[in-house]
Amino acid sequence: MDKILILDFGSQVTQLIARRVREAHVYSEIHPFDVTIDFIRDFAPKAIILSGGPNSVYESDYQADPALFELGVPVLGICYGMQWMAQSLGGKVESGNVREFGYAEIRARGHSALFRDIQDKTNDQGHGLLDVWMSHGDKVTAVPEGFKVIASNDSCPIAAIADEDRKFYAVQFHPEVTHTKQGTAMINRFVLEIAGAAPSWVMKDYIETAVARIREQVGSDEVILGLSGGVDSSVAAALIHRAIGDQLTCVFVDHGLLRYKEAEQVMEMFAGNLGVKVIHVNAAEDFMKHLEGVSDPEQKRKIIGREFVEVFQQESAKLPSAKWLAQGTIYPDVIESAGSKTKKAHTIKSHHNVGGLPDTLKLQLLEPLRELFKDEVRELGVALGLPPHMVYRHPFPGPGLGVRILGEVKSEFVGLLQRADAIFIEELRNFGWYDKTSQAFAVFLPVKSVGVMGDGRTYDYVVALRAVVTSDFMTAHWAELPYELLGRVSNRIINEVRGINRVVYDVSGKPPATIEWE
Ligand SMILES: Nc1ncnc2c1ncn2[C@@H]1O[C@H](COP(=O)(O)OP(=O)(O)OP(=O)(O)O)[C@@H](O)[C@H]1O
Ligand SMILES: O=c1[nH]c(=O)c2[nH+]cn([C@@H]3O[C@H](COP(=O)(O)O)[C@@H](O)[C@H]3O)c2[nH]1
Ligand SMILES: NC(=O)CC[C@H](N)C(=O)O
Ligand SMILES: [Mg+2]
Repeated sequence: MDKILILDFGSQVTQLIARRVREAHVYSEIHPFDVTIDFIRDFAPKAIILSGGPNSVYESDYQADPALFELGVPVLGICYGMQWMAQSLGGKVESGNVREFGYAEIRARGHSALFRDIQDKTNDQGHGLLDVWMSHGDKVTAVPEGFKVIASNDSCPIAAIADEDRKFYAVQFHPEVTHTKQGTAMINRFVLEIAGAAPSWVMKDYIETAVARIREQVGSDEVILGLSGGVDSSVAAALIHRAIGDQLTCVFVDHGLLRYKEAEQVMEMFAGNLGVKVIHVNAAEDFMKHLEGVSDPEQKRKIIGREFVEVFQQESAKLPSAKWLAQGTIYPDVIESAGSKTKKAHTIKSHHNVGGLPDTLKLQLLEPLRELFKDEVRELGVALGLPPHMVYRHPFPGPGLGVRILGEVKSEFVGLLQRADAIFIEELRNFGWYDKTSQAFAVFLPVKSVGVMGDGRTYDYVVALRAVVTSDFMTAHWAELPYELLGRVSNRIINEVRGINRVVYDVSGKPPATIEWE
């Protein structure tokens, strides 16, 4: 089987590279940039891909072993990976005076194998133009010997380079994110054609492999699974249930930070659909008590994570042979918490199920979805026979309204937000927009502003509406909701939810913002 080696310099989107390679039906593994050259030789990669990363090559100790360029293996450098390649082979990298984050249009030049016949449009002179996603502050200012420039634009004259004899390619933009429209085509080109890897690795064997792995891991132990009613834990439950049947017990925690009527709905849905044991624990009082007086987002996340585990431990103590805690952790949870194996990335926020886990956890973790992205999890859910309305729900974060009430969480705020959020979601459905957005919700802002209602003065809180479109939740666009829908939601919230007199719409993309506000 042909294998691709991805060396991780700490990019937030390294897993997306693996995913694109997986989509080309080629097996890949991600390893830290500082593995030894012997490791690389033994791995026997068909090609090597160098990821992006947060550092600057000219002042960082994030340096791989340049001996990898002597192995006769094709190499593709992305962003930091390009900068490291250029610097290591005798080129120059400098801090740019413009930082580029977001869309850019580049012109492909010189008929390289990487871009041949791949373009979004052509300019007057017949040159191919590509819409790409950039996220960098440094740039290559001199190309190494043997290399030529294969793409450029005004702000980044050296946007891609190649030494085609040695099959070394490097791009300043990110072909692995969906915003680079031809990114998949470029990665396919590099992996399948330039490196010549055979497309023989198929996802349809995934369930069998996963089931076998779970059986082997768990043996005859019992497993407790944190079930939220969301997509990931439901799919994890179905998968684990298929593997070990009655050895699985699900625990649904009501922490008092759920959406309007959510607890009832989740219990109802599971009674009807999964055929697995579900225990409903009401822990609202404990969660709220521990959150009192706390306003720092990371601290809130850690507390919520700890309380979750507290509940799971209590419940597992009631089962004689429970040794495992299963969770629907998926890849984006891991990378944003920098809980990945390589620990080279920056922490953006601690997802409650990753960074929030305390060291005192007595159960072993079982996370069969840890390497998958949301849409892959959904595909798996469908293959496992879960109903579409469950598989295509919007995600809801484990810490729930706890990270949608900015600052300190108070019960009064929870009530206001639940009602505003329910109105927003109801109208989204009425207007046929629920399925056109990937995630939508209301955020409670603990600031007051002045309004006038019925000729009287009001001095009340603000709610922000957030709706995004994304396929993998790593990058996202704000949804271009119709004004009529926004107007209707705003009217209803201000009229129906006493205590809120202003509604705003969030028009920030990810990056630079994140989807949740905390
Ligand atoms: N209320 C809850 N009770 C029990 N476990 C929970 C709860 N909320 C979250 N979890 C656990 O934390 C994991 C991560 O939560 P997350 O919201 O990312 O996934 P999900 O709820 O399964 O799916 P979705 O992303 O669609 O909401 C869940 O898979 C689940 O194991
Ligand atoms: O289970 C979860 N526990 C968490 O702590 C958490 N934080 C964010 N999210 C969800 O992850 C996706 C990306 O969110 P961000 O852009 O805000 O990081 C979005 O879908 C968020 O709702 C979480 N899910
Ligand atoms: N995304 C990246 O890999 C960025 C590389 C480097 N830190 C820069 O700013 O240019
Ligand atoms: Mg959830």
